[in-house]
Amino acid sequence: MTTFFIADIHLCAQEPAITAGFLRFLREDAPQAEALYILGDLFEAWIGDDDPQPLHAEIARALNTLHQQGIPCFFIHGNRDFLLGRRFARDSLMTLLPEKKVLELYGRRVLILHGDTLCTDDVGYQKFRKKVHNPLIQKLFLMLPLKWRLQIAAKMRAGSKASNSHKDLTIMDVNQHAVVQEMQRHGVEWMIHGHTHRPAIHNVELGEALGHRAVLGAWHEEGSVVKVSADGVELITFPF
Ligand SMILES: O=C(CCCCNC(=O)Nc1ccc(S(=O)(=O)N2CCN(c3cc(Cl)cc(C(F)(F)F)c3)CC2)cc1)NO
Ligand SMILES: [Mn+2]
Repeated sequence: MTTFFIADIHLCAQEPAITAGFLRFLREDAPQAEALYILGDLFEAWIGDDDPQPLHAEIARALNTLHQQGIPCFFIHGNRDFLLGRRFARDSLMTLLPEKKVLELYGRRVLILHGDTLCTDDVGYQKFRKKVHNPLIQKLFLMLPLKWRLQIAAKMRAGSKASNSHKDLTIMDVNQHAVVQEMQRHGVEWMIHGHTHRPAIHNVELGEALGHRAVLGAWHEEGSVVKVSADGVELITFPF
């Protein structure tokens, strides 16, 4: 039996090839898993479950079908789709998880999270994150007319593209101390996350023990999945 992990698919109407690749993955690959965990940034943007984009209904239907085939699907929010809510969860039959969770998989303790909270050197982003994760701010934002939310989102997406371009690339990677701290705090030997778009499996010095950190790749030109089974942990990339 095998558990699949994916992240950073960044689905949006402007990238139909990624949508097609993801739907094929759900149809042909995901049914082999005993469970599918989506570790954030499934969507490039999310301004509320009431956004009537056909893409959302299409993806919800495909995830719903996977669940009906007996493959439960779990979701952790990313820095893009952090507003994905109960209505989409109900339509897609996905179970929403907290921002980090320890799983016991085949005798292995694994900490799963999106990964943006590990980028502690990116002080500007952590400030932005704190603001938009404030429940009151979220409530107020979601009360705005959809039209206004679309305009704010368009501005912020343009802004976040610009602000990331000049940032020293090392800022956009995880802070090693934050990684070690989280793994020790939760007593895990494995960590799986996305967000940095730097797929790899790293060794992590945890004092006397050796841990491992698996980073998922973004779905730009190809798919990326971590497969965990009793035999071990594999990071696989595949053409859509
Ligand atoms: O991305 C990376 C690299 C790191 C990049 C970090 N930057 C990043 O994440 N930017 C970003 C994320 C989401 C969107 S958005 O369009 O989906 N959308 C915008 C408006 N949102 C909002 C919500 C609330 Cl509660 C309150 C407000 C308020 F108050 F500002 F109006 C706005 C909801 C979400 C746009 C940009 N790695 O993966
Ligand atoms: Mn991300």
